[in-house]
Amino acid sequence: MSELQAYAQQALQLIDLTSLNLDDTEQTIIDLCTAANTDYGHVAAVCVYPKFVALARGTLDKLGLTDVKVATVTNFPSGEESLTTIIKETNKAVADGADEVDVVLPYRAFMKGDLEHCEQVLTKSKAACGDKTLLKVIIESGEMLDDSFIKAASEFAIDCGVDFIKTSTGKVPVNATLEAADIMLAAINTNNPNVGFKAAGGIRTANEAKSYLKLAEDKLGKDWINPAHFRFGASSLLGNLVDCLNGKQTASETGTSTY
Ligand SMILES: O=C[C@H](O)COP(=O)(O)O
Repeated sequence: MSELQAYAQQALQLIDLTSLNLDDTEQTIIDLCTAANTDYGHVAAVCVYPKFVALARGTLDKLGLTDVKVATVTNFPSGEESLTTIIKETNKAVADGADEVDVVLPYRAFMKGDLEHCEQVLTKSKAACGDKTLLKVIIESGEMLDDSFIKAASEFAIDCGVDFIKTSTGKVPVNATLEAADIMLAAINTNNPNVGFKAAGGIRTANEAKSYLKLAEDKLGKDWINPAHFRFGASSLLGNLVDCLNGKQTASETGTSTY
């Protein structure tokens, strides 16, 4: 196994295999759950809109994929739903069997200084998740006006007691970047290494995944990287990793490592 294949194997088990498209159907979600298992093992989770949580759980269980988690999203993607709507969505997702809820930080409100609203969203979402469902907070790093907001939002979310901080919705022009990941991983390292990190949006190749994994190794150590601490939110990374593991790819198809 090459070094890149070793990273591809590691990345595969860290994927939140995502389908968050407005035209998703029940069949899309069944196909997503089926794709969650590969010859090289299964992904960490599938990530779907709230209305598909129960279907995803039922489908994964029928396929014998009981260890694959179901993640969903709230306040997504704008970050501008009311607190009441966010908590209603969270309660329903938990009741339907969501293992993880990815809530969008009200990032525009955060940058305007409305920290009280942001705190309410995060702490009340965490309370609604209870002690069995993880709360992952999407900072939307690509929309932050400068890097200081990425650091501040990461630290704010960690202080609010969330389980993961996540870069992006995948729905804005700039999604996961190594620069944002570096700032967020540093915030985790300094403030609470029990908090996890999720790189999401635009990650499509084995070499890109390797770059994020090497960054996390450098910041928090190899042993820190496991599904409890590190995820890739991605809709089209899995196929590239499997091709890499099959030895089917040329160097250009595995992408360029930038770290
Ligand atoms: O949270 C995950 C993202 O929405 C996935 O983005 P992607 O479709 O660019 O992989």
